[in-house]
Amino acid sequence: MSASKPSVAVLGAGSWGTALAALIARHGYRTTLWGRDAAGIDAIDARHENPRYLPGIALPDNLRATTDLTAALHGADLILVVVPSHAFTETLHALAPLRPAHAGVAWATKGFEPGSGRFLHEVAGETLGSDVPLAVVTGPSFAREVASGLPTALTVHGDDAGFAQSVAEVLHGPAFRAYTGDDMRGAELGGAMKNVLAVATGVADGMNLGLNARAGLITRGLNEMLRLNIAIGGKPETLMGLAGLGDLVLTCTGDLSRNRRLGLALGRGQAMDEAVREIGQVVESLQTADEVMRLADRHGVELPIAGNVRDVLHGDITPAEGLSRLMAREQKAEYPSKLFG
Ligand SMILES: NC(=O)C1=CN([C@@H]2O[C@H](COP(=O)(O)OP(=O)(O)OC[C@H]3O[C@@H](n4cnc5c(N)ncnc54)[C@H](OP(=O)(O)O)[C@@H]3O)[C@@H](O)[C@H]2O)C=CC1
Ligand SMILES: O=C(CO)COP(=O)(O)O
Repeated sequence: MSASKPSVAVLGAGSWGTALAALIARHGYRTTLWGRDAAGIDAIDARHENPRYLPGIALPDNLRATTDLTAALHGADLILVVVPSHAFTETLHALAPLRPAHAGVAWATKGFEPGSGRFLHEVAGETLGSDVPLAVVTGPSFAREVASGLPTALTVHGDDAGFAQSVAEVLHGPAFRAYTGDDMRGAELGGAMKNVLAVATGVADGMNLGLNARAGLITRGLNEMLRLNIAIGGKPETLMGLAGLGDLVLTCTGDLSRNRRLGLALGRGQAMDEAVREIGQVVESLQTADEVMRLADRHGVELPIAGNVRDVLHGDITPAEGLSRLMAREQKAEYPSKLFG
């Protein structure tokens, strides 16, 4: 990145892209937000509001927004991709030929490439080439709270420590703590899996199973995350931090979570189509549950909670059947094998 204050292009003008772009613009960086919906982009650029995704929140006057990807990327020192996982690969392909040669690429998308199950850092590395600095931005962070200036902590993981640090510096500010790490695999796994597990606690709460059930699901869900993480070669501490436990607790307990809200609706007996329509925003678990289970199967790791969520989301079992299946599992040691070193 250049020695002066870097210019930032944020790609994806939904709730999280808008919130991160607003945060960065408030920190005094030249920030351009790119989105595909002309009316929404006009409202952000001219009226300083994103009426569809963050209604009622005033965005900074210095935040620019455009539907022109070439213009958004022109002169960018840092590119931050914040589209849903199903749009990640096409967005990477679109930005690749337009990326200024020195610009590193970070993303705040949570999930895997749907269909192939590739980690997003694998998609980015294969699309952009191995010499482009990459980083993933993840952790417990509801867009509406960040856009409103409420205190938040998250983490930036990358193989290139200098690039991860420079991304963290752009995000870090009076109401925002950005930490760094070097474990993209673990960080991406945590962000993806917590969305699936949030559906489980949502279902339990929708069925009025009580607070004990919620705490049990969060803790055994963390155990599932830790076990799969070890199998894929992530670092255990990554998932005990913001990218794992932190985001798991937030999403499993906070009603701002779209994944938790889907679970709540299903647990109350609402139909899937209607619940998804009412939420009206991306619900990443709908793609991610399949990919998490395929990854677990490839590594021979059993994930009872995530597996039942996948089956509920497919309509193969009811929430009540999922509960029965979990409760009927055999008694065993809490930690049958050693998890940490
Ligand atoms: N919201 C949050 O609190 C957080 C979200 N995340 C992650 O951020 C990612 C983005 O989610 P979020 O912003 O919340 O989603 P939203 O549902 O709020 O917005 C989705 C955005 O993506 C755009 N989009 C969809 N498909 C494409 C495409 N093919 N090309 C370009 N743009 C597209 C939509 O455009 P259009 O309106 O035109 O359809 C919309 O602007 C997800 O992976 C999510 O898990 C991570 C942390 C926090
Ligand atoms: O990732 C998030 C918070 O960290 C947002 O969660 P939802 O996608 O479930 O709303």
